[in-house]
Amino acid sequence: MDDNRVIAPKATREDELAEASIRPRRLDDYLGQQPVREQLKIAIEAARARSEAMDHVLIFGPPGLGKTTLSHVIANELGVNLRTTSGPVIERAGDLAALLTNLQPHDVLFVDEIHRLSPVVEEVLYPAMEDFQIDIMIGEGPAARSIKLDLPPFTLIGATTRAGLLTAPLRDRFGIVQRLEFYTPEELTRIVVRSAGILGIRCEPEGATEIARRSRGTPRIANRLLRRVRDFAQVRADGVITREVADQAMAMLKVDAEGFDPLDRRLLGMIIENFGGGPVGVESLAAALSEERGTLEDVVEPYLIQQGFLVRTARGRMVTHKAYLHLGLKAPARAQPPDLFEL
Ligand SMILES: Nc1ncnc2c1ncn2[C@@H]1O[C@H](COP(=O)(O)OP(=O)(O)OP(=O)(O)O)[C@@H](O)[C@H]1O
Ligand SMILES: [Mg+2]
Repeated sequence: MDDNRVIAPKATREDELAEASIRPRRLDDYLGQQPVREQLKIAIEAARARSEAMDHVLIFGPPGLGKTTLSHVIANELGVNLRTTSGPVIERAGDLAALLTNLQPHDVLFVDEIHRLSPVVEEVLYPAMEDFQIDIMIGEGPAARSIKLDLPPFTLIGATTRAGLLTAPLRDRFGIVQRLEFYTPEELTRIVVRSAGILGIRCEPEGATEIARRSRGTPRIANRLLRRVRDFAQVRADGVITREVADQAMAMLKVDAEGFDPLDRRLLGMIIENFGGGPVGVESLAAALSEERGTLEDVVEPYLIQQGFLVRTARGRMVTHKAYLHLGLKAPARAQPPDLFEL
């Protein structure tokens, strides 16, 4: 995928540097996601009051919605250390054992992309999560023996973009499962205002709203657009982000009124022009767009579906009436999908 896509939800190196100062550290600064925050607040307070490790937490949701941020916030609120790793990084059972035996009591171990753990490593994780114990093999051949090690009680926080990719036994071992939803424009406006405040950017409320509306429900994109619009305001205007300045900057960045970029429009246009509006299988679509299937499924589709421009039917993807209208095309009578059930 084009890594310069201004609304790509995946983090770029520039995002990571820029986000360091604006990433919320307390639950009160973690805006939106009200139900998730309320449940976690209770779990955190209860664990603290009992002086226990908090239950294991699984967080899932599309890229850029705040999974990593939330794990930092949880560790902070619990007043414990956070150790970070990710599924593909833990290659051998021994790597995981080393991580686990080095934890302090009640620490948080954050495993990003937890759906990418190897099966062997996953097996070791089960008793670790359930009984705070691991079995490890010492030696090789006939002399090999297994020993049991006690672990300090800890909290595992797993993050994944799609819960469907997790094995059932792993999923069952999380006491708390939280799904992050796309943010509303109002929530994103608050996030933009907060970030602008921290970064010393002059941004009028209408400017913040305009950025928020076009951020695909995603805080990472909102923060990135804020930085791009700031550049534009500095060079082309007097440095203040007004609604007009935001609007002009978005036009330059080719982000339209719905927050769609050329790839979104190409996807919708492709289904309409080459596949008669659908249904079309995701593999054919990926091939036609020269994109990876995973990118379409994880990054592009979720927002188009949530906004009602695209639907998943048993026979493939279909565009809706809204997609035709958005692209300035006349919708055929059968543009509404006959069967709306999800795959
Ligand atoms: N609830 C929130 N309130 C304010 N800012 C947020 C919130 N959630 C996320 N952000 C901002 O968005 C940025 C991206 O969030 P984060 O890195 O946690 O996403 P992620 O879900 O882990 O993404 P990925 O799937 O790519 O790992 C953060 O650096 C933070 O500044
Ligand atoms: Mg992350």
